[in-house]
Amino acid sequence: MTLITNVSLRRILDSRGNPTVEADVLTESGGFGRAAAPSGASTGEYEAIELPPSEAIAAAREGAIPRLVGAVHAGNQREVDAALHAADGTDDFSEIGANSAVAISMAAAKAGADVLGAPLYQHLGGTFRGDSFPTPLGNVVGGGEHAKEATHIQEFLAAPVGAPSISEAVFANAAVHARVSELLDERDVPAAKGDEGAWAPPISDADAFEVVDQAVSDTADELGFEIKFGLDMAAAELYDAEADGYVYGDEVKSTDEQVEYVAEMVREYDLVYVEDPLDEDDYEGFADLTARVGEQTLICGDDLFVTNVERLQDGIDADAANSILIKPNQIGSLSDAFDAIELATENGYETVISHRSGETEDTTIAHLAVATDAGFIKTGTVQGERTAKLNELIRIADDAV
Ligand SMILES: O=C(O)[C@@H](CO)OP(=O)(O)O
Ligand SMILES: [Mg+2]
Repeated sequence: MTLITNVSLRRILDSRGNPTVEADVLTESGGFGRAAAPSGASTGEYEAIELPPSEAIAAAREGAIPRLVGAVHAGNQREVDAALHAADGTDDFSEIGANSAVAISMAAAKAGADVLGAPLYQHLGGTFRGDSFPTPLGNVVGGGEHAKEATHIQEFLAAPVGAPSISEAVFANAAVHARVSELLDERDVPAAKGDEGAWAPPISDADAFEVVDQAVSDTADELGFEIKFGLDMAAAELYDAEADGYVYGDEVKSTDEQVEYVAEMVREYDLVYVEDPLDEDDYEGFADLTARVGEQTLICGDDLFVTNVERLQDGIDADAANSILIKPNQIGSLSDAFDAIELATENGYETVISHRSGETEDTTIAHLAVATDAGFIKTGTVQGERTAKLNELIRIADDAV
């Protein structure tokens, strides 16, 4: 029933206006799935390779599609992803492109779900999934690679940890986003928005901590449940080997100073989450920080682990972190992302399913988060390509998908 009978690929727009790969998968009994690859700006050095979309499409048409059509079942995700790996033949999808691979992988999952007549999260997670929802991490202030002339820290993320429901959590993040705007107005700070829809004010990181802290506590008071915040420091982008440290404008922090700074911010602002606080090669620095504050907060590896089980295993062995960011396009297939989630969960690591800064209306990650009981999902706060995922979570909770 789920035998794949056709795969088509095309270039579509992503949220930055760049081209990306969209895949359609059709099955023998009329099942249909469509998915698109997202794209990063602060990409990790060890991510699977995204090819220019036209090249990725041409390579997948030649190498992958003939191995799928008439040969592989969309309902068997391992079989689909094994065929993609066999067609590619490398460790990093550099032949067919991780963008073609992940689009096909996700579209096949949707086609499989369509044939079964089940929502995607149930197809991926099993019939008993769907009762536990991730806490959405909402980017409310940002800079780094996502907005020039704004904060050095890439993302300040609202975390409505006390929200009674996913819907209230999603609206809480939007309320924090709105409150940040008012507070910036009061300070006469003009703010454009960055790639993910977060405010991108030309203020210092210290001022951003104050504004977000205030916005979070005002909103929590108003809504009557606990809201905290966290960070994605994207520190690989701050790290400069020549300067031998982390560059914050005119200031350079040594690794020890960076660890001290982050530990201090965790204590001062009761941060619930810190992603990529150190360079993507610095397992030792990560371990040092985790030993100091890992009891109080999540130390999450994004560029450090790149959703890759080998890098995650190195991190587990080194006690480098206590959580992992999961981005299917970093590794190129849903099966590989599931393997990373499984290894993380077995080792007591929290999982955080994540969007990219360049996104489409695709909602696969919302289903992936519910399917795998992820503790968190990072998928922005406002802007259509972000609200697509947030609204899908609300629909899943409402049994309306
Ligand atoms: O660093 C990150 O976590 C992501 C998403 O917020 O950014 P990008 O997609 O640019 O890598
Ligand atoms: Mg990150």
